[in-house]
Amino acid sequence: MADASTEWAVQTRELRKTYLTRRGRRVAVDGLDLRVPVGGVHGFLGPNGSGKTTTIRMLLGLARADSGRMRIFGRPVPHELPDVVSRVGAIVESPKFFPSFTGAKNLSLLAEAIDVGRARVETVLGQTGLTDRAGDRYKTYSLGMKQRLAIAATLLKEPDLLIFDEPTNGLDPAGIHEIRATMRRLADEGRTVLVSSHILAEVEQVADTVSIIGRGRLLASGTVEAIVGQRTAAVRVGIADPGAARDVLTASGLAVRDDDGHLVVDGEADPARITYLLATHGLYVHELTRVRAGLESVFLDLTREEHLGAQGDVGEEPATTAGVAR
Ligand SMILES: Nc1ncnc2c1ncn2[C@@H]1O[C@H](COP(=O)(O)OP(=O)(O)OP(=O)(O)O)[C@@H](O)[C@H]1O
Repeated sequence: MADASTEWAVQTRELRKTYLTRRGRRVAVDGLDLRVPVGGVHGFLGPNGSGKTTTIRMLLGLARADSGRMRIFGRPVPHELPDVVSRVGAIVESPKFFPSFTGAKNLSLLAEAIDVGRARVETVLGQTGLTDRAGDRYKTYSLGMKQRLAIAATLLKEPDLLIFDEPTNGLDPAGIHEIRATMRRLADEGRTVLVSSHILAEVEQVADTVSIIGRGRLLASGTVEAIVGQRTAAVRVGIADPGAARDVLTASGLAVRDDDGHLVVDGEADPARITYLLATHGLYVHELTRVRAGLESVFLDLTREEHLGAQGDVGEEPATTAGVAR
């Protein structure tokens, strides 16, 4: 049970990790403050290389932080990891199963190895929707079923916190849907699911809360609505001469972009001001709509720098500064 003072399943403070590379030190996690509430699905989102896997590996004691603090259910880790590890189930890399054994047999072997009663095998197969295929050999499973078997394995010891690193990687839409449904079910049972992804759409629908990171730093955190709500809406303008309209609006200091023959004015654009500005230049709009930013556009916006930087490896420091960890 979580004690009353533990409102966070996972908490990191000023977490930092650098890797030593041939080109210097690469900053993978750069002062990350992460807070994952107890209960529900928490999406841990960021572009490729933003530090998600490194963070998860540090939480699980698989990599050592340079500095900073981490807690799982209020207990400092890695120091007290042995005390909380039984409450945590994680898939960080593809688990190894025996290809010629059935799903049920693979799970039974694991249950035995971690001293869990055989009865749990039936339960976890049911929880992941694999009961019907439990008697089939692992090698005949689809990718989605293999991933669900991996989730089933993590459930054997009834963890309160599940950590899944990019669980939908390589899955087709049906497989992604199955994993999402499985995560939802686990959260509805009162567990906490921390799921990382670089593809927002894959977790947006299932996540109760999200943290968006870029270059190892927290960029935004909270409910999807709160994050989207903080960003101002845009105004979409339909007009016969978009080129002339763009010049007028840009000259007035507004941020304008093209969107499929329309113009979109980003930021705190007042529709009345747009109409007025254009009309005074003899330009008349035939359509004016307020558009709310979606999480997708907020995500892209927040992480834009990182996408640009990805080509230039901006996370590198000269080889003389921070300490190195393995
Ligand atoms: N063992 C390592 N040695 C050197 N650099 C590493 C190592 N592991 C990760 N990195 C670098 O650290 C940064 C963060 O990588 P990490 O794998 O944590 O990101 P990620 O957000 O999980 O990305 P992805 O979505 O691609 O899995 C990247 O620049 C990566 O190249």
